[in-house]
Amino acid sequence: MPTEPLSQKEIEDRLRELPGWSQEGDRIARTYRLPGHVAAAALVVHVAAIQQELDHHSELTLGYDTVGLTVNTHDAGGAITARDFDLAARVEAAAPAHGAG
Ligand SMILES: C[C@H](O)[C@H](O)[C@H]1CNC2=NC(N)=NC(=O)C2=N1
Repeated sequence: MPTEPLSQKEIEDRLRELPGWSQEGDRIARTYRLPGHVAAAALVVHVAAIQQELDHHSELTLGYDTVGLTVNTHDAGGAITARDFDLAARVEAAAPAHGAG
């Protein structure tokens, strides 16, 4: 998977395909609200498995009933790359089964 930094236009174009995700500085970010704390923790474990599979890791934050992710690509000097969006898309696909909103 390429790790070339995406242009600001490419980032904005890709974010339009990922409702709920936004750019926060040099990262993309999303917060999911879950039906409760254990459901939120279960999503964290699922995201961790996806991250291991992709070998691409976000900063994951577990709240009372929320899961926050922020991510960029270390191998690209902390730039936003296609790998970040691949991870975001995989998490978007996984989150609804956990009751995430
Ligand atoms: C050695 C290992 O494959 C690399 O360090 C992987 C691990 N997870 C990663 N995660 C993120 N966010 N960016 C990376 O560049 C990255 N690289």
